[in-house]
Amino acid sequence: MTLSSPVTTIAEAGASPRGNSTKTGVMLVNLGTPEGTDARSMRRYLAEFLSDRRVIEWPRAIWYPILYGIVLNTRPKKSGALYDKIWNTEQNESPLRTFTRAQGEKLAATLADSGIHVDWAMRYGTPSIESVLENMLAAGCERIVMFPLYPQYSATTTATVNDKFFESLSKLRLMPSVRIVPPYYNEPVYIDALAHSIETHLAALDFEPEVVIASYHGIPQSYVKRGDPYPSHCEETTRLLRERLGWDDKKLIMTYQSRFGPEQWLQPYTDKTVEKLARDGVKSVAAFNPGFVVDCLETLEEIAGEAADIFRHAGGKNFTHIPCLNDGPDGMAVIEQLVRRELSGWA
Ligand SMILES: C=CC1=C(C)c2cc3[nH]c(cc4nc(cc5[nH]c(cc1n2)c(C)c5CCC(=O)O)C(CCC(=O)O)=C4C)c(C)c3C=C
Ligand SMILES: [Fe+2]
Ligand SMILES: [Fe+2]
Repeated sequence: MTLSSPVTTIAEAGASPRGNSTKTGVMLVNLGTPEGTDARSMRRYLAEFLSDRRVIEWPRAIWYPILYGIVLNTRPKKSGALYDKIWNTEQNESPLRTFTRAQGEKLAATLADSGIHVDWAMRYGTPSIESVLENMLAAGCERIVMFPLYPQYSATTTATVNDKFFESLSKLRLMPSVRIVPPYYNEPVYIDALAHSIETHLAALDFEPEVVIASYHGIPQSYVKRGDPYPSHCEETTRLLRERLGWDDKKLIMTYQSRFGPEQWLQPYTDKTVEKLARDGVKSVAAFNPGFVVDCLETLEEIAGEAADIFRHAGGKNFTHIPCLNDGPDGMAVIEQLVRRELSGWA
């Protein structure tokens, strides 16, 4: 069975007719990651990612010559060297894939008694959303909960996952019923999980950070002007965290990282901020990444590695990175609660 055929039906994929035995699937979806750190794998990954109109909104006539003429000839080698620093050599894959798989396996074990089929997919690269949907249909799923694993909504992330999911569904004659887990930037279970992970991490340190930085992935300011609500979601997550931790806006600050290209991105930038903090005499800081559901290049290399180096070179002393929620108990509690809510009445 292949989804490319418009006549594909769930019955062809082996599903039972609708009835009491209706089977439900849960698909966790994360961004995607390269298959290897070699220039070829990096190029393939970046080409798919950076061809997405939701990610780069420039007219194709302007963007494609830059992408194929410059970016894909220079960035693969540079990014591959960065991925090399954080690669999971034991399983020969990136941390993003390792953690996302672990989340999928743990959720599958938790929901096994309800007979729910759980799997995970990537927006770019593999396993593709289409291939995982295909497996779910073949397993007889007539109802699917799809979970874009981004706490804060952005058209550059959440919307493009939804686009791909519905593009795959559009090839089916008989579609399953679907539900999408909404953004969860203000959900108490998520705020509690972040607060608990911060408190636990800080309690184990032999120094007390004077400033704690919530660093979110940035997006271009022009996308926000055109209506992307992403920064307001980030601001609300930070506000709720301050409230929950009893910290003011001097103790818990927020920044944006990972800018790409010549445009102005959301500010303040993380790298400039840690440098300024150190120059202003701050000796100890902690940083965490509330917008990343798992640790990845942008948290392990850019923050735990690069930002820590910038801070120390500018005169700072202690820099600690608080890991993402990953597949730890707090992280799994967030995923499980949001999935169970969406399953309500279905399972
Ligand atoms: C215009 C380019 C980009 C936008 C907009 C963007 C938004 C965005 N991205 C994430 C999460 C992740 N991004 C990651 C890597 C990454 N991001 C971009 C570009 C944009 N991201 C690039 C080119 C890369 C690849 C690495 C590099 O070459 O620098 C990752 C890490 C993936 C991994 O394998 O570890 C994540 C996660 C969010 C949340 C977001 C908007 C809110
Ligand atoms: Fe990104
Ligand atoms: Fe980066």
